[in-house]
Amino acid sequence: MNLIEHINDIFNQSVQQQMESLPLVAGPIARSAELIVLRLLEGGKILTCGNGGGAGNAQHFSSLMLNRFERERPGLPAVALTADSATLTAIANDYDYDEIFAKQIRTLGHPGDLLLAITTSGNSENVNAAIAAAHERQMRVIALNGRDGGRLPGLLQEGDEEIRIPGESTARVLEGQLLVIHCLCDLIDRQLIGN
Ligand SMILES: O=C(CO)[C@@H](O)[C@H](O)[C@H](O)[C@H](O)COP(=O)(O)O
Ligand SMILES: [Zn+2]
Repeated sequence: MNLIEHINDIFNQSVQQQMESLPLVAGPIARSAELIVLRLLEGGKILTCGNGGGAGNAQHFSSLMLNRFERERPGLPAVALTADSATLTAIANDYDYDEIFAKQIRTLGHPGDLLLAITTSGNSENVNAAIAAAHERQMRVIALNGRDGGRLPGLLQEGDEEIRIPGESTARVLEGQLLVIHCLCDLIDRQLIGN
């Protein structure tokens, strides 16, 4: 196997996938960034969740909010629901793995907060249960989704946003989702602190 050739293929696939996604996601990203800023200015916070690489992306987003992105600004309120292993293991052990985010949302979520739900398949039951729990708490949802969307789009309500990176590879979708997260952070900062 020619490893350099294979690396070349992976880079090409990633760049091509991201460029193909652009016309599909630009509008939803812009609307999502506006929704986030509106909710933050009204005193809301952002809860994030996802599994595996999606959990990493959820924590990446919340850390860029709580700390900062590329420029100086005060921290912004965001909580990654993936980060507290004591809580996650207790909920999974006492109830069900599908409940790990939903139970936290029913406790921490308030009307005016937002859920950033991250999945590449749209079929992760714990993420879909999180969306239902957010709606119970009158929260709006931004779904960072992938592939053919899975079951997730059927759960969204008016006022929610879906940003969907198409494609067959979970890894490539995750890479596109990280780019979306950086776009959101850039647009949030531009609206809050200018160009
Ligand atoms: O990072 C990767 C694959 O690149 C994996 O850890 C991947 O995130 C996991 O298989 C997740 O459980 C997939 O969940 P989802 O994106 O379908 O909701
Ligand atoms: Zn991965």
